[in-house]
Amino acid sequence: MAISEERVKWTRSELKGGATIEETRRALEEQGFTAKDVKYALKKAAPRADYKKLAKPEAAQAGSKSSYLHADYRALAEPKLVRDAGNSNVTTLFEDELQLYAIRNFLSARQCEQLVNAIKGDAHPSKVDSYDQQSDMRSSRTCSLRIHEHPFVGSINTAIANTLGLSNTWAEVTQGQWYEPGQQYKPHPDYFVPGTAEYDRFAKTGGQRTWTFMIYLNQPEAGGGTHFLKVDETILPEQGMAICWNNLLRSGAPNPNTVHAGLPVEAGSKFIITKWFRDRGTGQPFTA
Ligand SMILES: O=C(O)CCC(=O)C(=O)O
Ligand SMILES: [Fe+2]
Repeated sequence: MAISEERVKWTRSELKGGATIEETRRALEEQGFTAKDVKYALKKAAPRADYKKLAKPEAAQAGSKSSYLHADYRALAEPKLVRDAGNSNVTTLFEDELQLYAIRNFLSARQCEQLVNAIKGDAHPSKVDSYDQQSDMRSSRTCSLRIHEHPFVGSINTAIANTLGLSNTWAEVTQGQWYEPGQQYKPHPDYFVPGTAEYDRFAKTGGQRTWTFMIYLNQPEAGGGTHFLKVDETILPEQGMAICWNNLLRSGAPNPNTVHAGLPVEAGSKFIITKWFRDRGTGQPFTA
């Protein structure tokens, strides 16, 4: 499937806004486009001379110098959502021991249903095979909601970025999760634990996880709350409600008070999407 014209327009506006070819290439790749689609979008969006000049390896390297910088952790603790929390539809659940916020009706019922269908793989039944049946820790099924397969996810990603105030080019591909009765995600932190193989594998290259932005797409009949162990708070799923938290402290160190669990679903199904932001990325880290 060819990359959409909308994405070519986006690519053009990124380049016009001063992003380098290399930064834009990485941003598109992070969003899940194939190398072929990325090349097509860049070729269409960049004036021919620029593309030829800038696509040269040495120019690409010069361009990427500004990329993959570590975040300013203090600024990361005060993104737009936090700064505006007092006069917006954001509910502050905790701010001292952990920064945890909720936003009711972040997505409409229609958007939630569209996402549930995408997760179920109705649109792409063959993709069901790529769902992992997870380990003992996480028994739900997960999938990546790539925008070239599900273009409507693009506007949801934009809404997340604009609400939180962090750029999608500093985030992972949106993940969908589907739990059935008995399934759960046992207590865990979302950050990569320093000293573990996982930390070496993910955090050292793509960066540590910063904010988690999670949206409940439905309300299971029973169970399935999200439990924050340290503050002993369980958030009950509500269709369209987003919750988000900062996994790091102002120092940039992981905040152990963010450890949480997806409690077992007791009846019905539970669907969520999650977007994890990182402390490294391309382009501007903040949207506002
Ligand atoms: O299902 C939940 O409520 C929590 C999910 C979660 O913690 C995760 O995906 O990291
Ligand atoms: Fe989690």
